[in-house]
Amino acid sequence: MADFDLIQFDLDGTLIDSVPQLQLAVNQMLAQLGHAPAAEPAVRHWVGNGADMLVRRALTAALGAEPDAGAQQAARAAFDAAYDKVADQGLVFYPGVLDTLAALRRAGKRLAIVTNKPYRFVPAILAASGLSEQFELVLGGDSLPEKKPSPAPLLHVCRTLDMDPARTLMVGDSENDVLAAQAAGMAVVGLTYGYNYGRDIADSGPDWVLSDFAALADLLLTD
Ligand SMILES: O=C(O)COP(=O)(O)O
Ligand SMILES: [Mg+2]
Repeated sequence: MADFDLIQFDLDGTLIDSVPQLQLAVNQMLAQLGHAPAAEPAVRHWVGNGADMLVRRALTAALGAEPDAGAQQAARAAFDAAYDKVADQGLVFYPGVLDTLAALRRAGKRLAIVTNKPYRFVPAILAASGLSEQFELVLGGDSLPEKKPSPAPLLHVCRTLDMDPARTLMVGDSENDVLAAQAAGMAVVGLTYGYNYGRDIADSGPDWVLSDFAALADLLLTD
C-alpha cells in the first residue's frame, strides 16, 4: 500500500469524459465563424492545455494556419459562451470514480482538483455531479499564472493545505499531469483511458499506470 494524505486529481479524462461537451462547444464556435465541424477524435487530441490551446488547435486545423490574435480572441469568446451552456450537461464519469472518491474521503484522505480547464466552468460541473463537498481546493488552468505541466499549481495546493509534496499523490491522464507531479517532487498515477494526445501515458514515466480508476482504492486503502 502507498501512504498518501493528500490526493490531487486532474479533471478532464481522469474523472469525467468531457470531450462530448467540448466538441459541442468547439463545433458551435467553428460554425459561428463559418467553418466545418471537427470530428470527435480530433477534439480528443486537442484537449490538455486549457481552452485557449483547444480553440487555437481547432482554428489552426480549420484555417490551415495559425489564427491571428483577433480571430483567436473572437473564437475563444464564442467557445466560452457555447461551453457555458453545456459544460455541466449530461456528464459522464469514468467507471468507479464516484465510489472510489467516496471511499477515499471515508478513509480520511484529503482531496483536491488541479485542472487546466478555465476555472469558471468547474464549479457548475462539480455541483452537477454532487462533488462540490469532496474537494478542499479546486484550481483551474487560469487560477495561477502557470498551468500544468508547471508544478506551480500542485505546489500551491500543498502550501495552501499545509501538506508535504512527498506525502501527496497526483492522479491524471496526461503527460502534463505526470510532468507537473515529477517537477513538484510528487508521486503520480497515470491513467490509460483519458486523453494524452493519442500517446501512451506510460511513456512519460508515472510511478503507477492504472487502466481503472477503482484500482486507486487498492493502491491507497488496502494494507
Ligand atoms: O482543459 C484541458 O485542456 C484539460 O483539462 P484537465 O487538466 O482537467 O485534463
Ligand atoms: Mg486530463
